Amino acid sequence: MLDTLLKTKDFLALTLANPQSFPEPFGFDIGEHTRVDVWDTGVILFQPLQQVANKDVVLSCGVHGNETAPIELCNGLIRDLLEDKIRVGERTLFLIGNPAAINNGTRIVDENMNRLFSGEHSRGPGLVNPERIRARKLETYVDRFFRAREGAQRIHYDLHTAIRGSKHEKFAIYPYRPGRAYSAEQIMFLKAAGVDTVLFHHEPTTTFSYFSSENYGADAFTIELGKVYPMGQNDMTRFIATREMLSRLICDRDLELESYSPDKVNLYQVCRVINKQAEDFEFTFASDVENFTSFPKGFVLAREGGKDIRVELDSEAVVFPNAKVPVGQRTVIMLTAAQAPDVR
Ligand SMILES: O=C(O)CCC(=O)N[C@@H](CCC(=O)O)C(=O)O
Ligand SMILES: [Zn+2]
Repeated sequence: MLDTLLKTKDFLALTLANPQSFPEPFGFDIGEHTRVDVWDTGVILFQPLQQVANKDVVLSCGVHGNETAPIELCNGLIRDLLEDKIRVGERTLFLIGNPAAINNGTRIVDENMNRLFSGEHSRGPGLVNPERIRARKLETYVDRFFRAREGAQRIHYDLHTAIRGSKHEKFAIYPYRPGRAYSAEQIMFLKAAGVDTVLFHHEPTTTFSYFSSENYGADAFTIELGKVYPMGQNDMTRFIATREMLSRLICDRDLELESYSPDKVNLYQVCRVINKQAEDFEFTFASDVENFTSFPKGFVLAREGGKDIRVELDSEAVVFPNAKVPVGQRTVIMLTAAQAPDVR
């Protein structure tokens, strides 16, 4: 494995050739400046050997197997690090979430991995499928990474792409964090990375970003970088700003962020999440309606069990509408324009 990685510098290919696990961890140095440790399939840690700056950064991708742009983006950064084109200044952990689903070209194999964090993998039927087992492993890797030192700023960007087109192409979900102010610096970092829209979640979830936010005090986000396309069919020019800012971050280069002002970004508050209660759940609007499309009060959004589900506030926008989820899971997130949240 070590020889293959040193020769090809293609960590994604090595991961996809061994989707369940690697036989054993391995590591090596790049020159005298970087330690590389491969903990498992899809799990690679870069640490500066000399001056370590003050941020511990997790970049995850491929939690959903068909969301390929972030996978290509991360593999490109990993390749540049392995080829010594760029050097980490911060401890940086890359996670390729669901290699089996990536091989399959599908969002999930058995179960949506991004509903299985914060211990959800072991509830109900328990560790009965590879996604549950992998979610538990990913939690242990994040735990090992963040707990290795105290005092650093912890950051986790969980990179995704959305099933439909969006009125705001790139957007981030800020997990619910009661008692902790939202970070102006993070919002402006996202803006510089081309992610100009932020949704503030209103309740705990079992997503990967909420896990890191809640358990490690991380500045964690789910980040949607555009629309889903098959591997190799992404227009990577659309990710230049994102790639540049992630590279600056992990290399400890100057971020040159603008000062925060709410009018420089689009801010939305999650007002409710509509979960599926019955198999016959269906939306009334067309399947090509974009994320962030607004509907007026009273509009019938969906029907289920003979009942109408209506817009409740003056105007609500939809994000991630998906009727084809298991009963009990989220069909859509409803948004209102955010009321100046506590951003510091
Ligand atoms: O486009 C869609 O319908 C889903 C895109 C996606 O995978 N989004 C994440 C958001 C996670 C969060 O709410 O933080 C997901 O559904 O897991
Ligand atoms: Zn996703």
